[in-house]
Amino acid sequence: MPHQVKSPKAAAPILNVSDLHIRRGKTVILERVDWRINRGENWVILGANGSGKTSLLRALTGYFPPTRGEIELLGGQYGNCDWRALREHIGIVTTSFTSLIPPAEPALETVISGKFAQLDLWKKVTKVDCSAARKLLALVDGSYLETREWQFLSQGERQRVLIARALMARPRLLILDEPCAGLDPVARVEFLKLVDRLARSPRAPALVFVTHHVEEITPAFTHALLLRKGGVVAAGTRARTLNSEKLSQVFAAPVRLSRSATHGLRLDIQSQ
Ligand SMILES: Nc1ncnc2c1ncn2[C@@H]1O[C@H](COP(=O)(O)OP(=O)(O)OP(=O)(O)O)[C@@H](O)[C@H]1O
Repeated sequence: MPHQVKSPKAAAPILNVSDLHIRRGKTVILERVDWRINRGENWVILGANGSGKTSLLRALTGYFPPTRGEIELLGGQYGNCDWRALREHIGIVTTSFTSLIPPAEPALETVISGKFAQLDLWKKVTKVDCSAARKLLALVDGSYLETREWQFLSQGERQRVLIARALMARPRLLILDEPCAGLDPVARVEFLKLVDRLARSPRAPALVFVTHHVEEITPAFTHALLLRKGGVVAAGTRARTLNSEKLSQVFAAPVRLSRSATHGLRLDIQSQ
């Protein structure tokens, strides 16, 4: 059953990464990464190109074994339990899935397939599954897409369908990997409103939003992990991490962070 936690420990954090190092040959990819996601927290991972964001996600999902350190998900430790079963509790939305969806598949089927992604039980689709998928499409403002084929969906519609698809497996942790890439400015604002709403929903999984852009960090994101060259610049509440000084370290350039009630966060590069 993909949507039951297999080895839950009531008080365990959702994720606990400690002293994570990943090296390949002489290349240091991640170094001394400590990161803990507790229930009720939503995180942003922010870093420049090549800072290690994708490598960290691959390590969490078991595709990039650590050189040193520990990764614990829902109380189960990587290396000491069946990680394939445990990682079913992680949902990922990434544009790299885009090529895996059959072009003529209607959106409702794409959402339903999220439940069976790991198990290949496609024939056992029930009315309950269809009804759950319809609710999830509605949640992402996509009811009108139910019968529309994947090949015809816009980038924004695809991202919303992929979120509904990931939620179908009832993950405990949902990772959105640069979900605004390819969205026009208006579609981006609408999409971010949806993500913010999802993040505030009491039944939602913990969200991890990976981005290069502070403008995409909505108020529902309570914490941030800032990466630079495979190391952690800061990890903690947004109040402690999102400031001009730390972001200048992240981007290795003098930047100024400003906040406005109407437009949220904004980053300006200072002339040197
Ligand atoms: N298997 C590997 N062997 C050697 N180097 C690697 C390997 N995987 C990643 N790297 C290097 O690790 C660094 C971090 O890469 P990663 O893709 O994690 O960065 P990122 O923050 O996701 O970048 P972007 O924002 O551009 O997607 C890069 O310099 C990359 O070339």
